[in-house]
Amino acid sequence: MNFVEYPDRDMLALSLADRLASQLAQHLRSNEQGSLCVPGGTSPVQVFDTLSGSDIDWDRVTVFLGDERWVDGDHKRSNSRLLRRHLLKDRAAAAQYIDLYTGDPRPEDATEALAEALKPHLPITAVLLGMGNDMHTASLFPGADHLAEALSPGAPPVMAVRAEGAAEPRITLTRPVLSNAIHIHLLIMGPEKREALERAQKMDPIEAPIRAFLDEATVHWAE
Ligand SMILES: O=C(O)[C@H](O)[C@@H](O)[C@H](O)[C@H](O)COP(=O)(O)O
Repeated sequence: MNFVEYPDRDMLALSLADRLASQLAQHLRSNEQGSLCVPGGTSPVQVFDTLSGSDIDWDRVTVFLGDERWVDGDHKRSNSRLLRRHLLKDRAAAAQYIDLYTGDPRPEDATEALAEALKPHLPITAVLLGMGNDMHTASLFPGADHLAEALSPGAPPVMAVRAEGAAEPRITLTRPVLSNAIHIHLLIMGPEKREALERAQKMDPIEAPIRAFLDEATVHWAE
């Protein structure tokens, strides 16, 4: 694990957005298409605002979330809503977006079609992960139903999730598809998350799902 500590959150956002943009741009130099997978939640807003103005060939980039809450796109808990407001604007408005929320009644109804839609965009060029204080990432929550399957090497790329720590049913990308990304970044802020990360390093992914990605990840932290 590579741990980068920033003097403040502004520096973190600028530098991480720059890093993601450079990795995408470099990939697009030798590939027709690239993909960017991002988290929802609250932490990445500033990174998104900065990244959306990056001067890269966004029309050759496909963006999707690592997980989504099963709510309408205009619901205040929708991660897609967050993305439309903060990332898929300015220059990044030219990116192709795969919405994980399909409008099906249950996330289970959408997993196969989403796996097909994502397939041409794998491996992911760059994935940005978030983490909760309970050490979940994407919607891989400790204690979630089917967590062992979602963490296994043979997991389908997309799974439905129900968990106590999640307010609503979710859909999530699973360990193999996330951990196969060419570049893996984790964004965390504040002392509580730093402590949770330190705990996670000594735990098993079934109790601390973020652990599954730490060996390959660059962690970006600011107070
Ligand atoms: O939809 C979600 O909730 C996420 O994608 C989730 O994995 C998130 O990244 C963490 O819960 C951190 O969330 P915060 O940034 O809000 O702390």
